[in-house]
Amino acid sequence: MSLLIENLKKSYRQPDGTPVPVLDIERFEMRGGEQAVLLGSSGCGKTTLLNVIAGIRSPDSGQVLIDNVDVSRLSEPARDRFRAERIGFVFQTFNLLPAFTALENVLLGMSFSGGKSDRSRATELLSRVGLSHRLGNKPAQLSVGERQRVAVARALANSPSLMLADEPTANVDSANQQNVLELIRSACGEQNVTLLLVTHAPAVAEQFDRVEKLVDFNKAAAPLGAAV
Ligand SMILES: Nc1ncnc2c1ncn2[C@@H]1O[C@H](COP(=O)(O)OP(=O)(O)OP(=O)(O)O)[C@@H](O)[C@H]1O
Repeated sequence: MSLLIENLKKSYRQPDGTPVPVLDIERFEMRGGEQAVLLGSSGCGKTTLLNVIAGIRSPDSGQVLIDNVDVSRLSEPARDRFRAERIGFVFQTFNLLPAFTALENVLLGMSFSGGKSDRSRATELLSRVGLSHRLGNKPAQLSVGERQRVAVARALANSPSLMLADEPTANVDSANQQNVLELIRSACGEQNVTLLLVTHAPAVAEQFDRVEKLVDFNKAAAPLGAAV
């Protein structure tokens, strides 16, 4: 799935109403199946960019074209459907449903996207992230790193065309960091999924051929960074 961002602007409002520009991106492009890492200091807008690409937040202006579809111009239900069917998202905060087990969270990821709940695929994904012994645990009964691995399995469950991963290895130990990373990269590689992955970890970044620093292509980042 190709991704093309053009003339994208996004700002937030401070409590006093003053706008704070966070994103000002003239052009950013990814080819279908490409895998890139996105680096940037804390607060420079990485999560905001992933949210805008996924249609979770709307840009103030500009376009995000995913396979030539401008997500921000879709109606809300169409945008939700597009996201559920085509985009896998590993959130920094995991967003697991607390009342459901690890296995059910992955199965729900499949059913939201309109796909069939495939128990054996869900179980296989969870065992690939090293959680075959935790299928029946609810998020509160899992460690933070285990929750993150469930979130990775869920994001892969609907066979997305674009995978957005926000620090998916931040809370796992180094052995599991490599497992999680390899799972994401190999699953994306096998299915030609375009992958944009945010990380602060040099050991993760150095494994990617394409490494993008948000500050290099985001005109809003420089003055903000300079003010810190
Ligand atoms: N809902 C919001 N309202 C106002 N400001 C916000 C909001 N969300 C984020 N911000 C601000 O926008 C900037 C970018 O935030 P964002 O979460 O995109 O950064 P980030 O690069 O992902 O940071 P980190 O690496 O710490 O996760 C930050 O300065 C943040 O304080």
